[in-house]
Amino acid sequence: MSRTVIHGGLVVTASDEIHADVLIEGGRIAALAAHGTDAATGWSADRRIDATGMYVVPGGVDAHTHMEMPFGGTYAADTFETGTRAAAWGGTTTIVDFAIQSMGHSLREGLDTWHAKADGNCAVDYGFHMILSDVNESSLKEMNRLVAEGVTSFKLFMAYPGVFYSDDGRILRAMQRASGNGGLIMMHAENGIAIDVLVEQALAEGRTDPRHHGDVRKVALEAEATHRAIQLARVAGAPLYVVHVSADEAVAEIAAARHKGLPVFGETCPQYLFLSTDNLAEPGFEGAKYVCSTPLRPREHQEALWRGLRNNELQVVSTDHCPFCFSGQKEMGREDFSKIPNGMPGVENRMDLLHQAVVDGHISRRRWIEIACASPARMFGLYPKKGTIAPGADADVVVYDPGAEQTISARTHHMNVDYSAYEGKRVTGQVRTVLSRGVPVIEDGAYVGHAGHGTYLPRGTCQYL
Ligand SMILES: NC(=O)NCCC(=O)O
Ligand SMILES: [Zn+2]
Ligand SMILES: [Zn+2]
Repeated sequence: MSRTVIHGGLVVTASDEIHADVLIEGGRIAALAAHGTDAATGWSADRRIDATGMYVVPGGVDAHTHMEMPFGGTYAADTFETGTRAAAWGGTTTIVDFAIQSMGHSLREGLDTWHAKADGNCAVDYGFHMILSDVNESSLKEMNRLVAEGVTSFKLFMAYPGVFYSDDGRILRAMQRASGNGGLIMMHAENGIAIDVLVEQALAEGRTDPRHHGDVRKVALEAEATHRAIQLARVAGAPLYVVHVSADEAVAEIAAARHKGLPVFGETCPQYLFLSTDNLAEPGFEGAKYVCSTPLRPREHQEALWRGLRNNELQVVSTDHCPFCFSGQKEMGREDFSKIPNGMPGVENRMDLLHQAVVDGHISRRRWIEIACASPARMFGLYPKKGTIAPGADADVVVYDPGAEQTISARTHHMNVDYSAYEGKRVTGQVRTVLSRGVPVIEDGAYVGHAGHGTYLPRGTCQYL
């Protein structure tokens, strides 16, 4: 059994910061011991990694990605191969992507299709949520079978009428099913019916450029849908996880529900924390790069999101990584913002941006690891296998240089997309070494992993319930 020792670093988890060496045996964390103690100095190893001056942190868990997602007549540009490789470059060693049920098809067909896309192609480990597009008697029954086999979370959409949209009756039925089988409903909370009216009116008035994507997807329509989703979940007795929360009023809805003791959870994404409607309004057609839903908001919303993350009103930061190239894909909406494929790249940037949030004083070091690693792992039934550094956990470990300076750029990133949403942003901190189950994936500034190393993760149920 191969043995690796990471020595000299500061081990940071969601709960602790300890100056300790880490022993890895056969892909798992075997032990931690304080630097210089007999225990640590006595460890023999095949590989020694010097982490002096570095943080030793759990591999990131990105619980919201869309590799190869079909959207608006095209596909997200990262495959499972390119997207998981980019994830590894950014210190993320687990993704949970979304298998999609197509209208008129079973959940099983959707799941099989996504397994075929991912199987043998991933650089790091992966699991699946299931998108429910067609809630009916048979898909409701299938939910039980999926939970039993490790697909324990189901995304529903209050947005995108005619595509993924479910009405309140279907949402309620799915929630009732989840309340009985341990599943977690993930909600895209925007009032899509009302938004489509505003889209039609904007286009009729000649308001066709990207910034109008933000105008029509009103804060009130995110807050209203968030409120409605919470009430439906309450009636069903089901837990609820609201994805990609962007608006202060939506955070307030989640906070109020949690204050009442309801099992309601919230996720936000780096784009809402670092970008704003100013980006959507960039000259020419540049704003298309920032079209995603929920949309970017005026900068004033960011403080509510940071506060929500500090106060545990929001528990998780995921990327909603759904990249479309500017050239040929975002350009599909040059004459009509509603034809711009929705989504932004980010799987490679999340750990660094959140470390920058530590540097900027928004969150503590431990909260960084909590919202990026431990909490998503707990939320989606992967803890303590993933999301921490503790004996028995998978040895998904990142050696992180907290003092390194880097500039985010499409010229140097590894995502399969022709722009960066954070082009030119200077951040402090950089991944040095990444191990996935004890195997080096990133080492000395090079990718040393391979497609097919990443294995499928059947998941347990939400560990916050
Ligand atoms: N978020 C986004 O704009 N695209 C991906 C699909 C979704 O999460 O709604
Ligand atoms: Zn969504
Ligand atoms: Zn998404």
